[in-house]
Amino acid sequence: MSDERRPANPWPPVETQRPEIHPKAPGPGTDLEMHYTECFGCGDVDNGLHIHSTVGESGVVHSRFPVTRAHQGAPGLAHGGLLACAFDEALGSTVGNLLRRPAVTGKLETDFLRPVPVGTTLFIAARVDGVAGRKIYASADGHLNSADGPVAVRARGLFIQVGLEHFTTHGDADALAKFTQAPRLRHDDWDINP
Ligand SMILES: CCCCCCCCCCCC(=O)SCCNC(=O)CCNC(=O)[C@H](O)C(C)(C)COP(=O)(O)OP(=O)(O)OC[C@H]1O[C@@H](n2cnc3c(N)ncnc32)[C@H](O)[C@@H]1OP(=O)(O)O
Repeated sequence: MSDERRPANPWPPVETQRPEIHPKAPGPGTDLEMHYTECFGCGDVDNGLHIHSTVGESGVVHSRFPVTRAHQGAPGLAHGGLLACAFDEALGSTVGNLLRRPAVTGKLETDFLRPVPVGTTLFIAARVDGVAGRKIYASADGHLNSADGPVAVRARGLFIQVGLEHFTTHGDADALAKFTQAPRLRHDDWDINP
């Protein structure tokens, strides 16, 4: 089904406020560091997605996902689940970096519009669309091989702001400590009161 024929559900699905870019958010032109070296999306992980992101203008974050043979589902084509993963990373990074509010994915929906072959790079443009309390709505388009290439995948995500205790309670406290010791991720640079 072509993109035009897909049902258009309202987005965001609830009334929202315009997102406020955090005063300490990285500015346009900033190449974002991996947020965590062990992250499957952006970290230094064998056969990970190795996504690199740069802050663009007007609240858009541009991410690049180089699709390799390690990312196949059907022969020669990217696995849909890994494409969804790439969007989770791109959207989560956009929310985290621009709003500096710790948040986790509550819901992620993807439209797969064209196949994404091995050897291509998916150029993902992501933005925060609105905020309703702890709920943060974000969306992204994934273009084949260039920022203005044909759109192959679209995604919409709901991120829920959490306190840092979410990660110490459910995750690895030592890993969180490493994460927040990076100078760029200091606690006082975050809006941590959900
Ligand atoms: C620089 C650094 C960069 C950092 C860059 C980071 C990039 C990382 C990218 C990867 C991110 C991930 O994969 S995160 C990992 C995957 N996600 C998770 O593990 C999350 C697992 N789920 C949970 O822990 C929980 O369900 C929570 C925290 C999401 C929500 O639980 P809660 O805190 O009890 O809150 P709860 O009341 O349930 O929900 C709050 C509000 O959200 C709504 N809500 C919650 N879930 C949904 C849902 N699926 N669909 C619709 N609505 C939902 C509720 O109705 C409610 O609305 P209302 O009643 O207020 O109206």
